[in-house]
Amino acid sequence: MAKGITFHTRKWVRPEDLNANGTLFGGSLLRWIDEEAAIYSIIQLGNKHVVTKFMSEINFIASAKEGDLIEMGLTAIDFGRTSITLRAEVRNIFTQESILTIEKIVFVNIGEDGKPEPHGYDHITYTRDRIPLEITKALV
Ligand SMILES: CCCCCCCCCCCCCCCC(=O)SCCNC(=O)CCNC(=O)[C@H](O)C(C)(C)COP(=O)(O)OP(=O)(O)OC[C@H]1O[C@@H](n2cnc3c(N)ncnc32)[C@H](O)[C@@H]1OP(=O)(O)O
Repeated sequence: MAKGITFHTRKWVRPEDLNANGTLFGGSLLRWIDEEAAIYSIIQLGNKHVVTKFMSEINFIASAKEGDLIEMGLTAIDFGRTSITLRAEVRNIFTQESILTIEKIVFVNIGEDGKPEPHGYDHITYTRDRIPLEITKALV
């Protein structure tokens, strides 16, 4: 089920992403999700210093094959004191068939000292309003 999830990134399954069976290599998929989830957490917490702390079990539901177009979706399901917990789903763009789900991915907000730091947020933002102004100014 994709309830509450926003699907952001689309990927084209290329030959270099395949395993020996000719289907999408799970390691490639996990690398894409970790990167996508880190960017999502950075936007939610307004801090580029976030680290992956925990991933729950990964359910590879169906395989994808060369040439398939897939999309990755994430949503925040919990805001802790220093952490944020996400749910991830990957699906085929055209058939909407689920390829993978991860019920919990936890990122921790890190301070300058490298230790967990409270982030102060308790709900999802759908804009870029938490990114520090000096960073957004540098982008325009
Ligand atoms: C601004 C815009 C800029 C844009 C431009 C920049 C773009 C630039 C992109 C770069 C993107 C980089 C993305 C890197 C993504 C990686 O690849 S990170 C690399 C892999 N991860 C790591 O190396 C982390 C290694 N672990 C650690 O360093 C330590 O465990 C940590 C994370 C500092 C936490 O330490 P700790 O002693 O466990 O801390 P603790 O206070 O006990 O727990 C902290 C929180 O984690 C939770 N937690 C702890 N253990 C667990 C567990 N097993 N399960 C669930 N939750 C747990 C706790 O409940 C707590 O949450 P809260 O209750 O505070 O909400």
